[in-house]
Amino acid sequence: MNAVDLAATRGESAPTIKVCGVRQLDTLLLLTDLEVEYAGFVFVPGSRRYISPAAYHELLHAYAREVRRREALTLKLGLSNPPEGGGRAVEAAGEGGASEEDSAPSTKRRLPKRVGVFVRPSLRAIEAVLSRGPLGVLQLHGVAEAREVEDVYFAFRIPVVLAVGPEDFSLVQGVRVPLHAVLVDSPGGGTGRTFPWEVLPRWRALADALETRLWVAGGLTPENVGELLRTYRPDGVDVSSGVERDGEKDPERIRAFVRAVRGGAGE
Ligand SMILES: O=C(O)c1ccccc1N[C@@H]1O[C@H](COP(=O)(O)O)[C@@H](O)[C@H]1O
Repeated sequence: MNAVDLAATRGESAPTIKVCGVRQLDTLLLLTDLEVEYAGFVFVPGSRRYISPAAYHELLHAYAREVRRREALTLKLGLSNPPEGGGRAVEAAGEGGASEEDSAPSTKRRLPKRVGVFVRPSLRAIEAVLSRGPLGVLQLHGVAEAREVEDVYFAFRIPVVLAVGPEDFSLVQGVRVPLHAVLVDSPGGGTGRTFPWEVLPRWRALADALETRLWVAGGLTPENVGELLRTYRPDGVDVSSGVERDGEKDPERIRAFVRAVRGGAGE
């Protein structure tokens, strides 16, 4: 991994944010507008946040259409500040094979990097998603052996986030390919439950030894993420349940989470 890129997101700067379980256009537009770095899409059949490859494809197209509509409106009205919601330009996500629909006429805001979330996927399952829309990062849950990570890495050459339980040290120690991040999460994934954060200094040491980022998930909320950041300083935070209301992504909770991470300077 490029040392400069890594330093930019390890300790020395504000932690990155990933909002996971995106299924609606409005959520994706809001994340773009808030300049959230990562948007997660759960390709896990059976999850209530599941998005099919076809629905993912349609969502990306709907996003591109909406960005173009807002750009056109902006030009027509001669606005210097176009309406909120992603219209102020999006540039290609870059990695994982950017598609035409990533691009917008001007390029100030950036579509969050798209993270595909999988539980022990076959290569074919990942390929099925990639054939419908690009992903910038592959997030793997439920991995039992390091070799599974290596197979995915060499098959697609897309950065991998390895999601692990709080005690899965030996699994991560065995991985021989570069990781975009190690994501420490409560067992199960998407549970809305925290784990004992006291284990995080050990994970920090391991992430540093592997020259990768340390991300934390599991029951994060706008209310508790500040304490996590002050005490353990991970490089990234990942949230799903904590920004939902009645099972759907809630714009106000997403805004509150971003504010809590960026100390009020994020909007
Ligand atoms: O969200 C899911 O349904 C899911 C299913 C299977 C594996 C991972 C899943 N989500 C991941 O869980 C964390 C966040 O969870 P939460 O904030 O505790 O709800 C995040 O990494 C999601 O990608």
